Amino acid sequence: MTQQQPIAVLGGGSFGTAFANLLAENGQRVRQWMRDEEQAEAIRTRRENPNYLKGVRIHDGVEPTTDLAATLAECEMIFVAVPSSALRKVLDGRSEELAGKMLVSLTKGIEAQSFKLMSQVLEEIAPKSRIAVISGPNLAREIAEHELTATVVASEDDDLCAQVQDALHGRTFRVYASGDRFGVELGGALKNVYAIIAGMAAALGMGENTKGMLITRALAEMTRFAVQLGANPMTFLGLAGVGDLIVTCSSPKSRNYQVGFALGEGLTLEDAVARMGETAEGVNTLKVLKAKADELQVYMPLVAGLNAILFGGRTLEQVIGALMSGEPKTDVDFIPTTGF
Ligand SMILES: NC(=O)C1=CN([C@@H]2O[C@H](COP(=O)(O)OP(=O)(O)OC[C@H]3O[C@@H](n4cnc5c(N)ncnc54)[C@H](O)[C@@H]3O)[C@@H](O)[C@H]2O)C=CC1
Ligand SMILES: O=C(CO)COP(=O)(O)O
Repeated sequence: MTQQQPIAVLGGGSFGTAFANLLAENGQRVRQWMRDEEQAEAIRTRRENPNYLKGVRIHDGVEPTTDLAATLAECEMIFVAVPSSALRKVLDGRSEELAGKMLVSLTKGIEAQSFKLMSQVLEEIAPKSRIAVISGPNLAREIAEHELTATVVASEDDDLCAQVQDALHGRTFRVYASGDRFGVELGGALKNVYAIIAGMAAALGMGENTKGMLITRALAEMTRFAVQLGANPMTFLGLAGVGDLIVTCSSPKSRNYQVGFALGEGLTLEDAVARMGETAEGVNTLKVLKAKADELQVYMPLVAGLNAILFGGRTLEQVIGALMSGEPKTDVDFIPTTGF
């Protein structure tokens, strides 16, 4: 890849916009693909995304476009930042256009019917491409506002990881590499569910002890689930596991946390999602995760509790009562001592 060749970012939302700017600030020429021509034109003329990350200036090196075929033809490295519900629709049928390209998923979700992570969907759509994922404690606005940030790029393809690190490393953004694509990606998808619970707890004025308990038991639960699927539990101790869990469960800037907060204030799920107005992957992830946990018989009381509140007609008080009076358990029981 030469400095001259543009890099593509697919998605006109907050994360696509933050990543497009990050790349451009590093001297890359960027094609940011979005479906809405009005939005693209507004970015072209005003150098600001009219719908996301208001107040953030879009770098001159970012060229907004609605021509997906031209974008894919022109770029070798392609970052995908559309919501999980849209990813397959956006790229399906483009296998030949994507052959040999470097595809990097930024999307943190799970496909509903297949339980596939987004890089697995990409693999299916574009089997001849090189695939990586990025995940970590990465609130879009903080990246855009140059808060010091770290992330993880994960792929079995070491050269691809190195090229992504090279493209993204900058004064305020640091990229660690990992060979555990599945674990890194799973961590990013699962933590969204617990951020909803953390937002609810915050709205109810729960204490700091509660927050510590919640985050730690969430880590236990997601790691237990991941181990059952064959992931390396050590990955959950890294940026894409506990790092992302902490930021998303602590920050009112997280959209999943915002949905939880609104639920805690008494809004219905529909109203909470509508009030927030952006993507909150945790809602859909919760549904597929609950079904998968039941199928695999993995003990996930937090997931079951949130599911009972949102879709089972239980009250928060009933669920908290059940969680606190559950049978006594061992603290760290989710990391096998051998095999990894
Ligand atoms: N915003 C953040 O801080 C972070 C977001 N992510 C992940 O990035 C992904 C994208 O999220 P955001 O950009 O934050 O969402 P967003 O809600 O800010 O924007 C979503 C964008 O996708 C577009 N879109 C929706 N359906 C589409 C379709 N069928 N075709 C083309 N475009 C479509 C929307 O028009 C919008 O521009 C999510 O999976 C999220 O979990 C990951 C890390 C941080
Ligand atoms: O993934 C994120 C931070 O790492 C963003 O979280 P939200 O999608 O909840 O805003």
